[in-house]
Amino acid sequence: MPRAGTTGRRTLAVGVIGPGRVGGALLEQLRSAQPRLARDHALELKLCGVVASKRMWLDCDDAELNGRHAGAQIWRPNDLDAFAAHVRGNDDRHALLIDCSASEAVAAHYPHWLAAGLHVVTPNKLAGSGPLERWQAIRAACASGARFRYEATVCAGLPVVQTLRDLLDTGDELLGIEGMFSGTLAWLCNRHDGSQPFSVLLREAHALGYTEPDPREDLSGLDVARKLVILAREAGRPLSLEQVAVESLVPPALATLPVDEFMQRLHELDAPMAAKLAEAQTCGGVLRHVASLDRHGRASVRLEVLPASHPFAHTRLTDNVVQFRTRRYCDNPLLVQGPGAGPEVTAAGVFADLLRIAESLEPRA
Ligand SMILES: NC(=O)C1=CN([C@@H]2O[C@H](COP(=O)(O)OP(=O)(O)OC[C@H]3O[C@@H](n4cnc5c(N)ncnc54)[C@H](O)[C@@H]3O)[C@@H](O)[C@H]2O)C=CC1
Ligand SMILES: N[C@@H](CC=O)C(=O)O
Repeated sequence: MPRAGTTGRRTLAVGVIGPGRVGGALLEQLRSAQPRLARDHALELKLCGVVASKRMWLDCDDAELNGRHAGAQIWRPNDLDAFAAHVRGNDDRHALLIDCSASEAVAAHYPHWLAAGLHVVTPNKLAGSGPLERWQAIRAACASGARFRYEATVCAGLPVVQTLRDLLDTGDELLGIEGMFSGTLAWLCNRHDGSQPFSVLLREAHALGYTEPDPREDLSGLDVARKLVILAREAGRPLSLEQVAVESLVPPALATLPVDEFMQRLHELDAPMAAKLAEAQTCGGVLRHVASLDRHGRASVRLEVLPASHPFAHTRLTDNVVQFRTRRYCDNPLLVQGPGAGPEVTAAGVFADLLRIAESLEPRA
């Protein structure tokens, strides 16, 4: 970010959609950074509203109440169009929406928000990995000058999308990507040693905010498949979710239950996961959730038994690993590694996207 004094003062109106685990952590990070950004970087972040699945709060509602604590606020029913219009404002101000939901209904709004000049930042993977026509409509809508950034959709706060972008923009050629893209599965594989049932660990991963709102999206491989699609499209390959070969860890009997019921029947995962662990231990290996995308666009996601000497065997906690093999990095791939899930690191990835957009804005009150 430029220091104050090197550029004029910029104001960015911000609306946060989805004040859940990631959105809640982001709101805290934004609030605590506001004074520093204003003082050191001449950037006024103006939080104009928050919308959850059923209700929303707008800063115009009651100045006196809004001046007090977060608890003393007026809420009205969720209305995404009204919310976006409020954040956009009537004047020519810079405005940005942050979608921290996992909602398809929210992602469906991106094309017209962007076309209307609203910047959009999100960790929600549904736009990047959803229907290709919508993805293309989103890219086309950025002709308005609005920016769309989604770094945290792949490996949370790790710089994965930007690294790929930089490789390609500097003329490198992507030959393949391999790695571990699920923080939840990484953490579960690291912790599942037979001393506790798998279901107990999965509950803990959920409580820590590592899993998707519905943990079956992690266990089924769908969440990682979405990340592969996002990276493939970033590299200009028109991959769709149906083209990713995915091995699911969700037993068919649990696949279509409502989430609450699934959470009550987690113990049914214990026996199959114990069997997989035993298989790995028998051959002195470890279980790791591995994904790959080759140069022809073939993509796969599966749980593998890897030898204890394999580099992926030495990761810790929620560590993700992304290996980019490119024309320049062909003998020894370029590696991005580190924590790949959790509200705080994800929120920081989203916040960094906001700052990248803010630093490109021309001064406007
Ligand atoms: N937890 C993590 O480590 C990571 C999460 N993400 C993504 O971040 C997003 C949020 O994840 P969590 O915070 O864990 O989920 P969460 O379930 O805790 O929060 C989701 C929020 O979205 C809100 N919401 C749902 N539908 C909405 C709608 N139609 N309009 C407005 N708000 C709506 C809910 O009320 C809730 O506040 C997901 O898309 C997830 O894939 C991405 C990277 C890492
Ligand atoms: N549930 C996801 C969160 C980040 O995308 C994961 O575990 O990787």
